[in-house]
Amino acid sequence: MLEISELCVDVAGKPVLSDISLTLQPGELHVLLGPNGSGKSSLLAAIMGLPPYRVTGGSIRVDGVPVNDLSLRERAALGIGMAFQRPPSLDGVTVSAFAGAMGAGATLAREAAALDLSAFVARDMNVGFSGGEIKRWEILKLFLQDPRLMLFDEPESGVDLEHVIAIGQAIGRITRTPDGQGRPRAGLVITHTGLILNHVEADRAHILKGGRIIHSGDPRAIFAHIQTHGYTVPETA
Ligand SMILES: Nc1ncnc2c1ncn2[C@@H]1O[C@H](COP(=O)(O)OP(=O)(O)OP(=O)(O)O)[C@@H](O)[C@H]1O
Repeated sequence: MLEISELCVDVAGKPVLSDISLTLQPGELHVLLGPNGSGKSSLLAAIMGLPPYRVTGGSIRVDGVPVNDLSLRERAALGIGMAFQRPPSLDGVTVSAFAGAMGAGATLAREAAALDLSAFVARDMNVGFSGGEIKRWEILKLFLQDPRLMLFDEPESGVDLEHVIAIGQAIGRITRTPDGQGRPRAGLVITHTGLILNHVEADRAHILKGGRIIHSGDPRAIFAHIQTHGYTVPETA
């Protein structure tokens, strides 16, 4: 579904990603781990096509379609969607009006309940929401878009432990459920705490360091390794 090959990305005139190659098969969920500033968010932004990230080499393909030259809008139309770390507030736009405009009323009712957000649907988007509520709503908003390729930027950061469970289960469920046209989805999740790995079956993890993928493998084994050895390549690799 997603094929990234030898990707290099610049921001503000300096390289932030070098020689990134990564493949997500349909139905798969991968996690990205790495120290602050290693390029995780930049990678998601480059896939989504957000400025000011500039691809200087390599390719990103979704279902074989090269997306390097596509606009943000064209990538969204292709089915790429992202749950942002710090989304804006939208005064005057209620959650239910937003869902209605997207023709996603049924998804809203189901997923709002799963994410404990049913009481929020009449409120303006993100206005006065707590940090954890914003993160949960951001995930719900992504689901309303019915994306095929879902990019999650630290979905559990600032979220209490009970709701991390709800978020993990929701991400797992939606990833394994076909989209509105019956096509399989896939997801890429940035996590620092690794908590989400307790509640979602991830297929593969990648350690990003200094803008490069230094190691890929089993998510639980890699996270256990990081907890004792930091962001290094396991000796057995
Ligand atoms: N818009 C920008 N302008 C200038 N530098 C940027 C910009 N975006 C990212 N960078 C730089 O690129 C590098 C990678 O940043 P990025 O946000 O991708 O890291 P990250 O791995 O997601 O970090 P964190 O774990 O702290 O969220 C950092 O050195 C950052 O300062």
